Amino acid sequence: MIQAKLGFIGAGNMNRAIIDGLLSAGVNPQHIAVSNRSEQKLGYFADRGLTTSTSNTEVAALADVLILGVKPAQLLDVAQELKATCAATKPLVISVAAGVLTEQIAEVLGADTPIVRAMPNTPSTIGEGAAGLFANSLVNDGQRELAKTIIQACGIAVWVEQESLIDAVIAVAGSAPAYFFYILETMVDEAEKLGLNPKDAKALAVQTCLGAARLVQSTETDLATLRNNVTSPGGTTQAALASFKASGLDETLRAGMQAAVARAQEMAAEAARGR
Ligand SMILES: NC(=O)C1=CN([C@@H]2O[C@H](COP(=O)(O)OP(=O)(O)OC[C@H]3O[C@@H](n4cnc5c(N)ncnc54)[C@H](O)[C@@H]3O)[C@@H](O)[C@H]2O)C=CC1
Ligand SMILES: O=C(O)[C@@H]1CCC=N1
Repeated sequence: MIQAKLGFIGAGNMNRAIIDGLLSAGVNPQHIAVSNRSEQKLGYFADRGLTTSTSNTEVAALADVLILGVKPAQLLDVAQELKATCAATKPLVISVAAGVLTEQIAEVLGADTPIVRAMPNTPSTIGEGAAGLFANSLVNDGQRELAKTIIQACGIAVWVEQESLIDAVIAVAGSAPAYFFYILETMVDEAEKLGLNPKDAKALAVQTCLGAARLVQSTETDLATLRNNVTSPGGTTQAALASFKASGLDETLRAGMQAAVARAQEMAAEAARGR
């Protein structure tokens, strides 16, 4: 189990999902401290026995591992605020921010700072997260292991060896829960229009999503074969899939993922300009 002291900067959706995941995995709440600019979001964590503070430096001073979970536009300013504390305590820094490069963070915190970029997603909150990790060259083997252990406590994690691939992880995992929620919203809405009551419509759509994902995980059978197993020639599924294809669903999904990558690249430029 993780013995390092973890300091979370920012008590928003993503850091909360990671902390929930860690607590469910049995990490000692006394090993976790969290700061937020406003007091309001800290009560949830104080109630669970975590150390909380509105002072980022107070939390950073306690941390062997510092998890930066503020919005990208705030990240480099927060790093500046933490610079002196980090120079003294030399934590492993993990940033979960989309679009802010390790080099940009190191420019603020110092070129000798070990930095991991993690790109997790909110299902981390129930231990079902999917994350990508990238380490700069200052991160040693023990720190790589520790970073992976922290993120894996909330789901699966894979290393990428080029930082640009974190943007691909954003497209397929970080942002992707929202795609599935969006698809489910539409499916539930249409099922209601077709006459099912809202409760049954949601239960059927969500269980189908879960069942399909679990089926994929439980077998070596490839995705196309699993799809074909549902698709009787001349049947209903074929009609639905033909309609999806005719309206360009493949291209729509690809374009959405490319838009996420393009936005991540813009955000790095914005973070640089914002300083
Ligand atoms: N929400 C998601 O699904 C994912 C988010 N991320 C990344 O996580 C980071 C946080 O995103 P969310 O949690 O969605 O945002 P959020 O807005 O829910 O959380 C950010 C938190 O930081 C606090 N904050 C702002 N300025 C601060 C400061 N100077 N000092 C201390 N706290 C401050 C805010 O009060 C807020 O509670 C972003 O960089 C985002 O790119 C990464 C993967 C997935
Ligand atoms: O939308 C965003 O920018 C963040 C990064 C991945 C998920 N949420």
